[in-house]
Amino acid sequence: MTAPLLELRHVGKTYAGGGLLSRRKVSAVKDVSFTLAAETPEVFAIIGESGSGKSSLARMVLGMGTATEGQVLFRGQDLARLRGRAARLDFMRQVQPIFQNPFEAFNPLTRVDRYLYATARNLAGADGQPAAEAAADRALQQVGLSLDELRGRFPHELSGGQLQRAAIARALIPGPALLVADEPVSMIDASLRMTIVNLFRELRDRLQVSILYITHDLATAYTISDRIVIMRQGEVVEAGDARAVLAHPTHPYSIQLKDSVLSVEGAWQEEGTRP
Ligand SMILES: Nc1ncnc2c1ncn2[C@@H]1O[C@H](COP(=O)(O)OP(=O)(O)OP(=O)(O)O)[C@@H](O)[C@H]1O
Repeated sequence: MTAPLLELRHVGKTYAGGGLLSRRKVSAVKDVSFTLAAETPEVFAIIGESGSGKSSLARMVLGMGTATEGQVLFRGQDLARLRGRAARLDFMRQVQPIFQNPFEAFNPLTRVDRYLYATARNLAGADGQPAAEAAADRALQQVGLSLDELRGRFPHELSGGQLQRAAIARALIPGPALLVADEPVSMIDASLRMTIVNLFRELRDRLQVSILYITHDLATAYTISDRIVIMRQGEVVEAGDARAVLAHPTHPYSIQLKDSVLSVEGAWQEEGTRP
């Protein structure tokens, strides 16, 4: 039997809060379990307000923080037991991050195309500049850009939307199976948010890549996601098929969120911008 792409088993994360001498502990994530199948790529949203533990969860899935309880398994491999450079590189090829602020993800003094070439060489085996450029251009085409548009340009010479697309292209270069996108559109102009999140659905279908979409914004998550979990104070309070959860929310928090989605959808319909 094929191991799931990603499996969280009763995952918890507790931080020692309040400095070295303090005994105060912050329980950021509590007993979270879910599974993403290997065969069926999906957009899976983790929704919660600030402080609900979303970023702590994202960091554990990316192998950037270890679970203090439970296990995070990628293709059956416990990330806490990932050892050796080859295994880490293989994991990085398969699981790629997309961060909130593209202007922080790129050094302002480095041309954007250079990042793409470096990823092509380091993670996709591109041998020489022509191969790196070809890999960069292929990935940029997947997000509606091209190398010709980007060549030689610095981050500040691109719009936030273009730069976030470039960040997504960079993440696609190694041919990942999972993208972990932590609030990828919260710093993007509101008018461009939908086009960027819709891209996740297109990439799921075109490239068979799964997306863990982490957001506080129920409206975009509801629109693009196959399944959602709603977190509050580190715990999953609701989980399941996005439409089913929103049609029949049971937790007071999800009911409240649903009301906010309905008001956003109403606004979309009035503007005629509903995707
Ligand atoms: N390194 C850390 N040390 C101590 N406490 C932390 C640390 N990182 C996060 N926390 C705490 O854990 C809780 C969850 O934080 P986390 O960043 O995971 O939530 P979040 O839902 O992503 O919020 P936001 O959207 O504001 O980033 C918060 O109470 C936060 O203060």
